[in-house]
Amino acid sequence: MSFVSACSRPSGSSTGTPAPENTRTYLIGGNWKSNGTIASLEKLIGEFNGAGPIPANAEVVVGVPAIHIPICLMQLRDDIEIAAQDCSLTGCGAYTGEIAASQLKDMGVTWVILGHSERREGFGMAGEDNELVAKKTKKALEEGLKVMLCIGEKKEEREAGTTMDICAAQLKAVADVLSAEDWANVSNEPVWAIGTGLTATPEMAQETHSQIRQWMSDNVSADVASAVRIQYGGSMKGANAEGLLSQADIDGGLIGGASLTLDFFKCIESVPAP
Ligand SMILES: O=C(CO)COP(=O)(O)O
Repeated sequence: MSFVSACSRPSGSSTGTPAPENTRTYLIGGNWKSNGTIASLEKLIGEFNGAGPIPANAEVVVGVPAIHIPICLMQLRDDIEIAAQDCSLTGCGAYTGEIAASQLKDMGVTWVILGHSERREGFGMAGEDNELVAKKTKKALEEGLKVMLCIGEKKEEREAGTTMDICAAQLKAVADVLSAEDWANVSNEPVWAIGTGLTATPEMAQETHSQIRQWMSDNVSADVASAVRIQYGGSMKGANAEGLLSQADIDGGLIGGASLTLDFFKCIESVPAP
């Protein structure tokens, strides 16, 4: 029995209608990063539990700090799934400080965010390269977790016109180790837009997303390309979510700072009606 199934979580006010099949259900992710205390977490959970319904054509997930996973599993409304923000390449064993994908799954966690640019950068330590991100993605999928795989270019790479080269290299490393049926979600997160307030315009984001979808078509399969959900991340918030989410190839968001407030629900409310 998983930790979550042993606990009774409060029901959200979801409409409860399953999304129609063969359409891309929007994926709205929050990334709380390494933020929060017990007090701020309990306040935020209370606010989220009292917020409005989640549209039937949206799936909502929050990536919470590992130490807060048990509280969220017990207390957060049950129509918001919980993601870890990383997992190890290993199984259980003598790996001090690591958290295995199998342990997350056992706990009742259903998602993991992998390849985030902050982990690729390393914040002063050795960062994660494309191959490590690819191996972690494979391991997490094998253990039954769903993966929000983050890719994206840095400012100088965009200025040099190499955005799609960077995204393609990040995608190729993963495509080299996955089967076509493993692909479900990609999160395009231009590094220059993360935490800077510099959001890609809807047109800029759409251009990259359509190139990513084309890459998937050329290198994985046309079916996967049309089904894969491509989230946008980078200073997304209530005020700009509608413009981004109305683009043809933007299937959701991965929201950092704004997911630490009720503004997250403004993003959820901006999901286009089916
Ligand atoms: O890193 C992000 C999502 O993973 C985005 O962060 P911000 O929304 O704070 O720019």
